[in-house]
Amino acid sequence: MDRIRVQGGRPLSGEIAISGAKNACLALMPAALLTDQPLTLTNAPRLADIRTMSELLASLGCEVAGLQAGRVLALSGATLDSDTAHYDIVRKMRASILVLGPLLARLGRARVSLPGGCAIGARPVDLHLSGLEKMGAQLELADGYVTAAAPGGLRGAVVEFPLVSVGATENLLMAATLAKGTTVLRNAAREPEIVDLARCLRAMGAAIEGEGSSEIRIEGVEALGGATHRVLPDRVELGTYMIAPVIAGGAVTLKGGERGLVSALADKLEEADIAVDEVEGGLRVARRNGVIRPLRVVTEPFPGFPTDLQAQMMAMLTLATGESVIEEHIFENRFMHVPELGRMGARIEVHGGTAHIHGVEGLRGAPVMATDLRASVSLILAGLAAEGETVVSRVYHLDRGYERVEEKLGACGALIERVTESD
Ligand SMILES: CC(=O)N[C@H]1[C@@H](OP(=O)(O)OP(=O)(O)OC[C@H]2O[C@@H](n3ccc(=O)[nH]c3=O)[C@H](O)[C@@H]2O)O[C@H](CO)[C@@H](O)[C@@H]1O
Ligand SMILES: C=C(OP(=O)(O)O)C(=O)O
Repeated sequence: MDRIRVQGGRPLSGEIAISGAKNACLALMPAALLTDQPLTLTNAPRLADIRTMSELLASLGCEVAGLQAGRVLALSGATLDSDTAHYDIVRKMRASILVLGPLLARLGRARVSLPGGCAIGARPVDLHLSGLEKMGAQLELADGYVTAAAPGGLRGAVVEFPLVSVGATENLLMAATLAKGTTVLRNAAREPEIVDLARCLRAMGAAIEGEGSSEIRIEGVEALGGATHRVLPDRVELGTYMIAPVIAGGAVTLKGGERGLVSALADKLEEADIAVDEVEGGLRVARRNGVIRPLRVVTEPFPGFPTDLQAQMMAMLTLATGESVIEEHIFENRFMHVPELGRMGARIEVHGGTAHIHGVEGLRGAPVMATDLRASVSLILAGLAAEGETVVSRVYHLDRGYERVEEKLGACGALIERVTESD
């Protein structure tokens, strides 16, 4: 099993190119199920999760080709011949549930394994299911699968989400494009990935208004066509690499980075006395006066501070000049990095969903274990600042969401390598 080894204490300097967004691409790919015409996605990231979604679409009969080494995904739902998303694939990745709405809209039926919870929380899919029911689907849960039928097609409906869900908004947005009549999604997620999906669907012929606001209106159409769409930059990868030079010292330019994708993070970094400058083609980040000021951070749906950057922010705040507080409001169990950071000398107390981080002078390298995707990268970031060697094991979590992390950081002067060992 691969590990990542980091020798800390080297400031970073240089440029990091930001890849296409994993979470956008995972929602865009199932859109191919809505049409028998080809959907081409450019700027796709080369990640384990994207391969899993490709495998899932192929298992449904879609043609999936990764041209230019996977950067361009050529998808075709013309050969769609199955309505069943099997547990063997769905269990690998929760985003698999995003095939439910498109399958139901196109075929009038779908059978999709229920994704389980995961390390960060229970993560139910009740809002996806109740929304589809409102659109006329009949649902049955048995043997770990949801079986859905809408023999006469889905109907437009007003769906008011009791809480903001990115995945439920995406599933219903896709389903509504082919429903009869108008669907209104209220308290919809406003994440940039939703906007990207709506733009792609519109290019395919869908009639959508309001994406990026909390009310999205969709007029169903008879059929969608093909399109070519460029996946937007990954704001979580961008945010992660913005934090890297703050922790390690130095200055890094994030090529393709846009402030609007990470404004909550950029505002917090500035409050911590970090410079975030818009430069040609990207963003440049560096400490302003050598210190990191403590912060209070609360995770919230977009445009609030993203939960997917909470672990990385915590790694940074372990080195702040006082006590910081982080409140995790999205997932009930997203502090698994805390004991691992503690092994590196961080002083953090957790009470329920709130972490108190007492800044320390420095961190020490240690063997640590990745427990989920963003926790993994927070340990790598901490390793960049730590004295001595940090070895992060279980990096398969990291490979779900970060492309060539060791090359990207290595090119900026980090001493980081992937160690492949047979267990
Ligand atoms: C592939 C992808 O895009 N993943 C992102 C997506 O996950 P995902 O789409 O799974 O996250 P949601 O926005 O749906 O989840 C937000 C909260 O709503 C709860 N909930 C969700 C659906 C539901 O039916 N019932 C329910 O109670 C969840 O348990 C969670 O507490 O948004 C999260 C929140 O920004 C990010 O951390 C993930 O990286
Ligand atoms: C939680 C994440 O992904 P997923 O929703 O696929 O588990 C993430 O990208 O940080």
